[in-house]
Amino acid sequence: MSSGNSFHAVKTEEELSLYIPQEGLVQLRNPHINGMDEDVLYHIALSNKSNNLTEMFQDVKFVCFGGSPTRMHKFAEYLVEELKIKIPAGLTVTNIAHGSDRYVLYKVGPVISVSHGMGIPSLSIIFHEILKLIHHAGCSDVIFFRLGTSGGLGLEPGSVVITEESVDGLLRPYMELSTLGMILQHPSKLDQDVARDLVSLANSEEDGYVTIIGKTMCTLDFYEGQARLDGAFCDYNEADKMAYLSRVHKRGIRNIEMESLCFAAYCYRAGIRGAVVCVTLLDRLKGDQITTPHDIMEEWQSRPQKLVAAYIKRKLNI
Ligand SMILES: O=P(O)(O)O[C@@H]1C[C@H](O)[C@@H](CO)O1
Ligand SMILES: O=c1cc[nH]c(=O)[nH]1
Repeated sequence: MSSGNSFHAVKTEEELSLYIPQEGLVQLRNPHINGMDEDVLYHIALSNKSNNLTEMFQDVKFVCFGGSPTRMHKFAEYLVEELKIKIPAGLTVTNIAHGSDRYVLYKVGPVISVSHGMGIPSLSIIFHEILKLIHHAGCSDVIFFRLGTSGGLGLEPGSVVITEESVDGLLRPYMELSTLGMILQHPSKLDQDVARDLVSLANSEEDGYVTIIGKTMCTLDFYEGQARLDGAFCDYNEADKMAYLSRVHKRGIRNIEMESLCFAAYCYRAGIRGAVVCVTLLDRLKGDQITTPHDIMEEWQSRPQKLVAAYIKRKLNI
């Protein structure tokens, strides 16, 4: 790390050159973990001493994250059908993280479906614990996905955006994290091959909606951070909002959400191949409020799930 002044540090070229995709076993870039007697994964109520993580998770090849616990439960149930996994009649998938009420975590064959809550701080915590979980379990060659919702820019609501690159509200392609009194910048690059493979599985004519690759803006807030006029506070007018969103759109940003920057930065830092697939719930160039009926919204939210399930099936030759 090189520190230009006492509050700001950027990664050196040498440090960045370590960020190559990992082949084989999932490694942690933290020398302290392997020296610990026990590692408690507090927010998912698991530990490498109290649970046989190898027996429980070693076959995991895909981890799918999404904001809402209900969505990730439904995705797990959908995977049971799609991957033709046998579970005893009358039973449903079990929340393995039931000892904590922070997140839900399901395992369906080689897939983990886990909720991440809203925003970067919540995503960051579960990302750390999932990465440690699959490391302790001895997993290899794992791919991560975020299946989410977003506000679109210039797209028909219900369109699906696969993130090419994630940028912050200032359009910078890295996540800033305050560490030891300094601001560290973590580049937010995503795996372009996974994005291309995903988009090749979509067929706009058959699907009835478009699936595109585009840049995603990730903000720290849903209201002012995303230039909405309908929050409890607002110090700008409609013209200011439209000038900002038009500028963002001209820079290739196709959707706005609240987790992709951290997800991309941590995947890159961990050497894990990752993709972000989000449906758009509205066109932010036309409005702020989300008024679509619940049943339509449910169907829209299943679109990233269908695409990622198709990718997983292709990889598993199902
Ligand atoms: O994956 P989800 O749908 O939870 O992500 C977006 C970004 C925020 O967390 C949330 C705001 O409504 O939706
Ligand atoms: O406008 C939107 C919709 C979903 N999620 C967001 O972060 N923004």
